[in-house]
Amino acid sequence: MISIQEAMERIWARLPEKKRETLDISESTGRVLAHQVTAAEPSPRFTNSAMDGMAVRFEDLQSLPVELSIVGESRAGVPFQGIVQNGQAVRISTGAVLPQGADTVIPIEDCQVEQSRVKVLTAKKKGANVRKKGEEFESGEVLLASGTTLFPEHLALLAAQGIQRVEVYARPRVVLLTTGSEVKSFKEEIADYEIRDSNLLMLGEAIKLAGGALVVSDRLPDDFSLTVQKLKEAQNKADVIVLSGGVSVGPHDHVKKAAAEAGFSEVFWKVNQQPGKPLFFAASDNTLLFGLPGNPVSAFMSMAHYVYPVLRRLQGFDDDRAVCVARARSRLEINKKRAQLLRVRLEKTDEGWHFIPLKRQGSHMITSISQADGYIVVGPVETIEKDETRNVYLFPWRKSYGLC
Ligand SMILES: Nc1nc2c(c(=O)[nH]1)N[C@H]1C(S)=C(S)[C@@H](COP(=O)(O)OP(=O)(O)OC[C@H]3O[C@@H](n4cnc5c(N)ncnc54)[C@H](O)[C@@H]3O)O[C@H]1N2
Ligand code: MOO
Repeated sequence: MISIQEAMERIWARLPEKKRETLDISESTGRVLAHQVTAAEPSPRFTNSAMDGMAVRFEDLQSLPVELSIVGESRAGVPFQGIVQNGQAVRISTGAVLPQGADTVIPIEDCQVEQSRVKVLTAKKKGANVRKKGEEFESGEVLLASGTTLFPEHLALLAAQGIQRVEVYARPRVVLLTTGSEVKSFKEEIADYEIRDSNLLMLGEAIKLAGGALVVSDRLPDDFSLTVQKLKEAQNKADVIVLSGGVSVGPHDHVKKAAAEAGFSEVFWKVNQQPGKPLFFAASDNTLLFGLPGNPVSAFMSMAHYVYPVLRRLQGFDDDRAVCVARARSRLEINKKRAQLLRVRLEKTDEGWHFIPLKRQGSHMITSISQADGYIVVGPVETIEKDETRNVYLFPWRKSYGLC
């Protein structure tokens, strides 16, 4: 059986080239830019005023106060057409074009205006309150590096430059299928021997939170030929197929054989971990396939540790898992056959963050994830002393909820 590390490496080795798509910038928030953006224009685009006041020639202000005659106005959007001569001033608004001939702006607070004359009371220096064309950057300068995650502050820059479309990495299309003839919708009445499908909702939402485009989300009975047919169909629709259930050794566990029949080659089956031992990973020319174990906790942990990072990487997020360094609140002795993805709660004390393993860790016990904040990877045989630090992997979507 391969290790968690080996499984991860085999997955990375099978990742295809990232796909790209061109989007209107208003659709691109949170996406990763697939190319460098250079300035199409200088910024500012024209020399303009930083204040509401009077545009003047500094040489007229040698001895203050001085009186100048107001010969017009430069408004934002309506420039002054003439040339400012000695002894003249032009009313100007913030952002309006600095008129030809003027070189300095006097804020209105430093002026006394009487009809068409202005008395300038104080002045700092030549060029004061003027924003020069190109002072921020010239055209051709690099504004955004390839790989930048686009947030509102970046979109402002693109909009200001008149750049309307950008190329970003595409969201992977994901087909999700849960298997099992005993598995029924949670909306249905069920018999005593049936179970409600919690994986479909849980995995589907995790895929969406990862940024995946969930193109199919469906339930399949334990039926070999139907599974083959669905996998063949899925290959044309999906970059990634996620299945749950049917990867163990029971007579009705069809997923591995069906994947082979549908043209997938196995990359690995079984990882030395608990939960999630029978995790299955295969690939065809265009599609990756994860066969997650059906136990809800095993499916969840396989999603958190393997599928989620893959979906992120395909979108250009290289490793954005949230990790919190925390201390063991008490001594922990692990003595197992498999490495443990041990679910823990986090607690903040005066000495920082502590992790506390949940008492019940069974693969069928959903409270072991619903009551946890994340997990540590330990064992198979390992002792963690009280107050020793460990990396706690937060459940990937938890980072925005104030943990660590
Ligand atoms: N003889 C052996 N039996 C098992 C082994 C083994 O090595 N030898 N491994 C065990 C381990 S570990 C796991 S994990 C499970 C994984 O089995 P499958 O992936 O084949 O999953 P199923 O048998 O289909 O289901 C397991 C369990 O999970 C429930 N389940 C399934 N789908 C859903 C769903 N969509 N929502 C909620 N719960 C679901 C299902 O009813 C079962 O209780 O195999 C062990 N067996
Ligand atoms: O490995 Mo299974 O996922 O323990 O229950």
